[in-house]
Amino acid sequence: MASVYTYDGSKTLAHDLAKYIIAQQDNALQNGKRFNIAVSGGSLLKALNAGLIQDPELKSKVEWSHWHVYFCDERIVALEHEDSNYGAFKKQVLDPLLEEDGALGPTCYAINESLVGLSENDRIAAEYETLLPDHFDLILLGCGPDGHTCSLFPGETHEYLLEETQKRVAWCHSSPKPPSDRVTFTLPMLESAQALAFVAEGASKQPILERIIEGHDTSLPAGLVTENYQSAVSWFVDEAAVKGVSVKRETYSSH
Ligand SMILES: O=C(O)[C@H](O)[C@@H](O)[C@H](O)[C@H](O)COP(=O)(O)O
Repeated sequence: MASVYTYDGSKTLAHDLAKYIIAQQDNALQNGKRFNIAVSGGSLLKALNAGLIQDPELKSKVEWSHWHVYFCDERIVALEHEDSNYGAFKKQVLDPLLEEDGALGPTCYAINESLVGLSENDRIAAEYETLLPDHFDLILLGCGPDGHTCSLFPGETHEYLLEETQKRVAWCHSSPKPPSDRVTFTLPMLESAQALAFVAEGASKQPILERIIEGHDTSLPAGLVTENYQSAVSWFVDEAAVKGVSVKRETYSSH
């Protein structure tokens, strides 16, 4: 069964999420020198800022110089563009880290920006795949109100992404959420991760979380990931996102 950790507010959620991330980091660094982590875009990045950068109890426990950071999905835009997930990560994590005395930052892996705008989207995905490690210690996921995760969207148009068995990164075209062209991790990439954690906050996520957590709905990509890889999956959610959903209320700290 996937674990569902539930919080009253963003601050406590971000604190426990950071504790969970640091536990995965420490596990990885016991066995080697790298912590391979992939992040999504969206509201998750604010939680990373609050938990890993601002939290006075936890910030000194993050060994940034051993982190290798990849992007679960990326919009095919310039890295400076406001839609870039790398750009959003830079704003929420890399730039604030520069303000910290003596902090050494992580190594980040962005898409090849020189191919953006050249109709070379398959090549961008293929090149990104060559950068990936064999497996991830942790993949941090979001969940859209339509049940998408990474840029794996529900519905017929994007079935080809869920059916992919060879490529670990694929080009997602005609995305229902702009921008239209993206690259995304595929299911084989997600499957190989040691741990997968979803973060979802706010009342707008409630109907979809009801379908995923209570209804075990595998027609939704986030539901499929939750059901297929359940022993690796944790959800960090706030009360508003699971209001009325039948789920045992527990927190990561008390687990
Ligand atoms: O680039 C993207 O589009 C994101 O990676 C996306 O998959 C995100 O994680 C979800 O849409 C949830 O986003 P929110 O948490 O902002 O709702």
